[in-house]
Amino acid sequence: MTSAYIHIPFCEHICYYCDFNKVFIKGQPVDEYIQYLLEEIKLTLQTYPTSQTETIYVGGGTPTALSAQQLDKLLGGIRQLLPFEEGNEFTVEANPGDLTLDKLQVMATHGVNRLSMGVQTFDDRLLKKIGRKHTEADVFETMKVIEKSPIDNVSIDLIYALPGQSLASFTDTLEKAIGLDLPHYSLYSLILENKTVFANWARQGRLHLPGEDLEGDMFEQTINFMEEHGRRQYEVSNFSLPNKESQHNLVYWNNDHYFGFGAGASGYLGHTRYRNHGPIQHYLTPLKEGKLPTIEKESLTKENQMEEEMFLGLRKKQGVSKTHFQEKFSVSMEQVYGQVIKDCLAQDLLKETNDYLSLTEQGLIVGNEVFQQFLLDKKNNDV
Ligand SMILES: C[S@@+](CC[C@H](N)C(=O)[O-])C[C@H]1O[C@@H](n2cnc3c(N)ncnc32)[C@H](O)[C@@H]1O
Ligand SMILES: C[S@@+](CC[C@H](N)C(=O)[O-])C[C@H]1O[C@@H](n2cnc3c(N)ncnc32)[C@H](O)[C@@H]1O
Ligand code: SF4
Repeated sequence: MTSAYIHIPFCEHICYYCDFNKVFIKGQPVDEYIQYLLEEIKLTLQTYPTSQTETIYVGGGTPTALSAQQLDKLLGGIRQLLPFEEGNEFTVEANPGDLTLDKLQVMATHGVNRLSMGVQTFDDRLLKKIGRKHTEADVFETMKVIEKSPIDNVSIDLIYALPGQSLASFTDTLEKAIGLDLPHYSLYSLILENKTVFANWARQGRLHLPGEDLEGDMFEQTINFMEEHGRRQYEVSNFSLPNKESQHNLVYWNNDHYFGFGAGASGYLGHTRYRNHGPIQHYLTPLKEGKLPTIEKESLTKENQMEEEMFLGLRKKQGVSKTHFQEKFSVSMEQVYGQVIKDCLAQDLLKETNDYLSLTEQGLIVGNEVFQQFLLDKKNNDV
C-alpha cells in the first residue's frame, strides 16, 4: 500500500525561519497549479497504479491559503483520482487565522479528518519576532471555528529554542497548548536553515538563540510535560493520546512507500526515492508537455534501505522490529549491525525490548549521533 503527500507551495507571508518549498501567494498561478497537480496525479497513476491509498497528507506551504473554491477543486480532484477508503487518515495543514468555516466544510465534504496547525508559540512577542502574522488570540478563535466543524482530530506544531525564548515563556506555551486538550502535538527545536531571514541575522550577529543547555532543558521539559498530560512520546518530536499517532508520519518512519505530488515534493516508490522540481514554473513546464516533473531519482541499494530502516525506525519510541527487518531484507539485524548494537547497548544509547531495538532516554538526547553509527561502510560489512 502507498500513501500520498501533496504539496501546496503558497503562503500568505514568509516566516523568518522557514526553508520549506514555498513562495508568497500574491500573483502566483494558483488555479493553473491545481490543474497541473491533478494532471501529475493522473500521469503518475498510469505508471504506478495503486489499489488503495493508505493516508493522504496535504502540506505546504499553506494549503489553507487557497480559497474555499480552490480547495474544493483540489480535494475533489484528489478524491476522484486516488482510490481512498473513507475514514483513513486524511490531513490538511492549516495556519491559524486563515481557516474559515466554509473551508472546513469543503474539507469535511471530501473526507478530510485531521488538521495540523502551525501555532509555533503562544507568546505574541515571539510570534512577531519569528515573522508570523497570527496572534495567540487568533489560535483560540480558529479553535472555536474548528469546534463547529465535523473535524476533531487536530494537531498543533510548536517550535522551541526560539530567539530570546526563556524557559518560563516556553512553559507558558506548553500550558496553553495542553489547555486546548488536543489529541496530538508536534514539538520541534528551531533549526537554523540557510537562506532564511534568521540565517542572515545570524551572520550579522543579530540572532540570539538559546544555548544548547537551555535547548536540552526545553526538550526534557517537553517530554515530561507531555507524558504527565497523557500525551505519549511516540517519536522524537511527536506526542499523542493512544491511537492518535499520525498514521501518515508513521509511514515515513516505518520506511514505507508514498507518492510525492506537487512542486518540491518527494516520494518513495519501489526501491526509488524521487523529488520534483521546486520552483513553480520548472514544475509546470514538463507537465504542460505531458511529462512528469521529476528532478532527482535515486535507486536505493539494499545497504541504503537497511540504513534508512534503522535511522527512520529509531526515531520511533517503539524502535525497529528485528523480525520485520529479517523478513524485509532476508538477513538478521545482528548479522548486519551486531557490533554497532553491542557498542550502543554498552553505552546505554540503545535498549532491547522483546523484538524491538530502541533508543534509551540518553540515546534520544543525542539521537543523530546514534543514527550515524548505522551508516554502512561497504569495506567493513559484507551483506
Ligand atoms: C513547513 S510548515 C507548513 C505548515 C504551515 N504553513 C505553518 O506554517 O503552520 C510545517 C512546520 O514545520 C515547522 N518548521 C518550519 N521551519 C522550521 C525550522 N526552521 N525549525 C523547526 N521547525 C520548523 C513548523 O513547526 C511548521 O509548523
Ligand atoms: C514538518 S511536518 C509537520 C507534520 C505535523 N506535525 C503532523 O503531525 O502532521 C510537515 C512538513 O514537512 C514537509 N513534508 C512532509 N512530507 C513531505 C514530502 N513527502 N515531500 C516534501 N515535503 C514534505 C512539508 O513541508 C510539510 O509542511
Ligand atoms: S512556516 Fe508555514 S507559513 Fe511560514 S513560511 Fe513556512 S510554510 Fe509558510
